[in-house]
Amino acid sequence: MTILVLLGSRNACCVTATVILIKGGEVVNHDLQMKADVLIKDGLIAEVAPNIKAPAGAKVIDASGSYVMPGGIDPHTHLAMPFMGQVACDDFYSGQAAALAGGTTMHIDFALPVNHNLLAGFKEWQAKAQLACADYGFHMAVTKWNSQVAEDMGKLVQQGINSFKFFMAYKGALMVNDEELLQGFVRCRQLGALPQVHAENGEAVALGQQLVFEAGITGPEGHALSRPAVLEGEATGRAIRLASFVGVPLYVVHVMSIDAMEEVARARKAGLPIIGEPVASGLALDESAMWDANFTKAAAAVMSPPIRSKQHGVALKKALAGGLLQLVATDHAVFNSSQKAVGRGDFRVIPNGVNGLEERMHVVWQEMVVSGLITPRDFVRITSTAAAQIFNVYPRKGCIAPGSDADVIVLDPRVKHTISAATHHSRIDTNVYEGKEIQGKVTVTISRGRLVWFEGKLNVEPGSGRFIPLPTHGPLFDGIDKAGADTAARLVKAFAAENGATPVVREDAGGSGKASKDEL
Ligand SMILES: NC(=O)NCCC(=O)O
Ligand SMILES: [Zn+2]
Ligand SMILES: [Zn+2]
Repeated sequence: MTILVLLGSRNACCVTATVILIKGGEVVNHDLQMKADVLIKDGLIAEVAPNIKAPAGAKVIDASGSYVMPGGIDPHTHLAMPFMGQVACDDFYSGQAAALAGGTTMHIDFALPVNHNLLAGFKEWQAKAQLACADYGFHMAVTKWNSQVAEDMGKLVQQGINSFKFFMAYKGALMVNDEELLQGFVRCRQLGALPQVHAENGEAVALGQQLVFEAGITGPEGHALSRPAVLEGEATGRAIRLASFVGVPLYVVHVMSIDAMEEVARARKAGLPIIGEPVASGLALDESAMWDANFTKAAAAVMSPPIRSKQHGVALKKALAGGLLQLVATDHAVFNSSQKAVGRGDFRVIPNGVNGLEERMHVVWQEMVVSGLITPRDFVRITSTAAAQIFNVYPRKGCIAPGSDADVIVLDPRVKHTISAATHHSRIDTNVYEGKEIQGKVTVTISRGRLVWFEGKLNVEPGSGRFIPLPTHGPLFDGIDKAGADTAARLVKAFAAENGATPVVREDAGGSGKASKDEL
């Protein structure tokens, strides 16, 4: 069937108000599931109730036997990213079209500074996003520390960026040292912005790469060998401890190993506001592809931190099911085979990154729900609601309720399909999930009231996507003093609490500027 109605967006060529009624499905939110109809008007959810009568002219979608859920939110993507001498081959149009075909209606992309200049990076990403056909937000990376960076972070939060990423790896490129990390954490705390870390010990990774390469291992398997899980665990633990010292929440991106997951879990058990984000590839795949004799296949699986052995994926899934990890992303950063081929003969220069934007919802459904580890409600939480909450855009996103944006998917658990590069919508010419069978399929995607994926067809327009500003001081900052980052005052309080004393602020330090323990 041809879709005749392509609808309503401020930027799109045609601005047509529309009404969609989804009938007879099982509506699933993270906290409640019920049989109900969903009425969509003017880009918003208007009503959720049993037996809604179709308004005149409404498009009615039969969802009987299917789940009706909030569209997925992928909190970690890299569209059109210049990286390791290449530019990721999915731009904001192709990447987002692929996302919509797989049931993801919003993503948060990592803007990179240009020559360490954050505002220039923001501008560049705004230009890239002119092609957008879905909703998106931005994180901003911080790759150096100075007063200009601090000032620009302040400007960016005014423009809807509420998270800043620090790379602890990629020495000589994006990596920051501990001093820069600490300064960045302090600034994030002042701003109520969430710091994020790519946690691998970059110095040790550089040494590992050199040693492995010098030992004559030059193929993609060298990638797996040179940056073992212990380096991820070390950096994760270090970042968590530094964040706790500064008193700021922390979001650890792409948790790929038991080592890193256990650091996150330990911190959370101690009550620290730490978020651990595994990615679909880390849950569903293992490192064996990197050992494949076919270079193209092996290089396609190269990402950092590396996809680990099976036991890591099993543990990550259990941690996710048990609430020790909070949400699933993709780290979608795609380089086609000719781009990956620059690393033939030297694994150190294979552009890092794998696909997932289109596959994440299906992979997580298969690995977590079909396998019996979690319920459909948990699925909604880890693929949508948690991201909306963490990045402070809930319940506008991540929820099917009156007033929320009409980002809705219909997932039919009866439909079986197989993932393949031959049928996916991304521009990449390989697929790390090639041949993976999935029981359940997103048959309908509605993005802000527009029917963009229906009966196996995409109906999208470049330029119709919208930037979603993300406000600071999200729920992770609850209980954290908004006034600023007075680390010294906190240290005095913490010392006093640990030593069973009451903190007293001494007016006159006798000119010495020292505190005496008795006065605490
Ligand atoms: N993860 C990866 O291999 N590529 C994208 C950049 C990053 O997130 O580290
Ligand atoms: Zn990373
Ligand atoms: Zn990434």
